[in-house]
Amino acid sequence: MSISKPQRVNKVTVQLFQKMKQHKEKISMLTAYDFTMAKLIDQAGIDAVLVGDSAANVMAGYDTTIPLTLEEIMYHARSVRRALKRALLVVDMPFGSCSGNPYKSVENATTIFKNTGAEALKIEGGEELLPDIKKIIAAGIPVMGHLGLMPQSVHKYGGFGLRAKTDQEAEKLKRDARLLEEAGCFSITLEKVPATLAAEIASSLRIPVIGIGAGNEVDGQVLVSHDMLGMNQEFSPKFVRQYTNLEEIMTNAFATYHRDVKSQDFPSAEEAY
Ligand SMILES: Nc1nc(=O)c2c([nH]1)NC[C@@H]1CN(c3ccc(C(=O)N[C@@H](CCC(=O)O)C(=O)O)cc3)CN21
Ligand SMILES: CC(C)C(=O)C(=O)O
Ligand SMILES: [Mg+2]
Repeated sequence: MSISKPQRVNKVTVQLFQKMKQHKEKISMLTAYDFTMAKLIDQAGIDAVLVGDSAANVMAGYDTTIPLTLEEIMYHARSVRRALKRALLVVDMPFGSCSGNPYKSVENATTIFKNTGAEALKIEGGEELLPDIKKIIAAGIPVMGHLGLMPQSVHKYGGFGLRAKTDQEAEKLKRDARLLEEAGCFSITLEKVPATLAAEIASSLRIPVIGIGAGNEVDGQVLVSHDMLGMNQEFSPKFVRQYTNLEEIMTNAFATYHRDVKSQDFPSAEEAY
């Protein structure tokens, strides 16, 4: 008798990520923070779901990702875990949970892994964090790197502007990407960097590079679901494509309900017992 569950057909694994790059099949990834949204994303066939620390902005209303706690990201990740059948589940390590003390970083990564069912963790940072990242990978946890615009370092750079504009920054980025691959990361997210630089990095690495604001010549794309759904018209940097205008659709639905309650149009006789 088999003690393991039969492997679901087509389940996305970190190994499949590598194969998709080899076969030049682009990888699609979106964020989710809750069960219902994650279910729809999985149902649509998206390859990977990121429980991003952007939950700090999108779910909690903070200005930066910095305040999000380990407990908070784990709550979102467990909710998303229950919804996914096919997509790979990647979870962000929140600010301060992986920051230069490898012993603590492994402990935090292990806590997230044990308590959420994540299949990989994403970590912002390059060379400075190599000891932490290597130890986490050695503990058996697949790691996705995150370079370029690293929102947890917003105060270090003083904003969310384009990264790697100077030759010196571009060289550091290329070096960091290579070091992350050598350290054993299975993939790297590259945020808000010039498209030509992103293309050069993607073609020089064996592991897939997932871009956000990094142009088309990378191995996949990631967006915040709420952004691509147009749920907040105030946040629309040019790298976001709005596939619908849910802000308008939802606001109209709420306003119509409000009107119907006030006018006693809702509920109707058919909607009552
Ligand atoms: N809803 C949402 N979407 C995201 O993509 C996202 C989050 N939240 N939270 C965490 C980080 C922060 N990110 C950001 C934030 C701002 C810009 C940005 O381009 N902002 C300005 C320009 C800022 C500047 O040039 O200094 C803009 O054009 O809106 C990009 C990515 C990406 N992540
Ligand atoms: C924007 C993506 C890459 C992210 O890290 C997040 O949503 O937290
Ligand atoms: Mg993030």
